[in-house]
Amino acid sequence: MMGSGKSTVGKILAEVLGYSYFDSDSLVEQAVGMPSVAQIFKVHSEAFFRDSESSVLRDLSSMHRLVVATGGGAVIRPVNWRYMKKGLSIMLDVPLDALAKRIAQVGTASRPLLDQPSADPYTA
Ligand SMILES: Nc1ncnc2c1ncn2[C@@H]1O[C@H](COP(=O)(O)OP(=O)(O)OP(=O)(O)O)[C@@H](O)[C@H]1O
Ligand SMILES: O=C(O)C1=C[C@@H](O)[C@@H](O)[C@H](O)C1
Repeated sequence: MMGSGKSTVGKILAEVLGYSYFDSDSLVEQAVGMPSVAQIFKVHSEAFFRDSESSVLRDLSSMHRLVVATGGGAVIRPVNWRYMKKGLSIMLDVPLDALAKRIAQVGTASRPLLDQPSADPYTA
């Protein structure tokens, strides 16, 4: 879920376990050669982003002793579950109103799925 604390909690968990930490959105940005998920969605498409995300998750799934903060939308593709099930998956269950407050604090410009007039109740 977007803004649920995957990066914050993932880094702490990796540190405590002595594991490596990876953020799959950052790895997709590196693989595509673009600075943000928002730009990848805009210049290419969500489907293009999801293809690259699946490829990143497939590569990560063959590694050991790592914590991965996935993109909030990684769960929508069944193939990604195959990769995530190679390890333990943790869902951060944050109440929607708390998520809305966190996202509103930084705005939706960097969030392509929320940065649309009809789907932007958080900053209204
Ligand atoms: N347990 C928590 N309690 C309160 N605030 C938190 C908690 N975890 C994270 N936050 C705050 O929520 C915001 C989003 O956190 P974070 O960037 O870790 O989420 P994310 O799930 O990685 O987000 P993204 O959807 O951008 O990948 C940050 O401002 C962070 O400081
Ligand atoms: O910030 C966003 O709007 C998004 C970023 C990625 O994590 C994606 O996985 C998510 O679906 C959308």
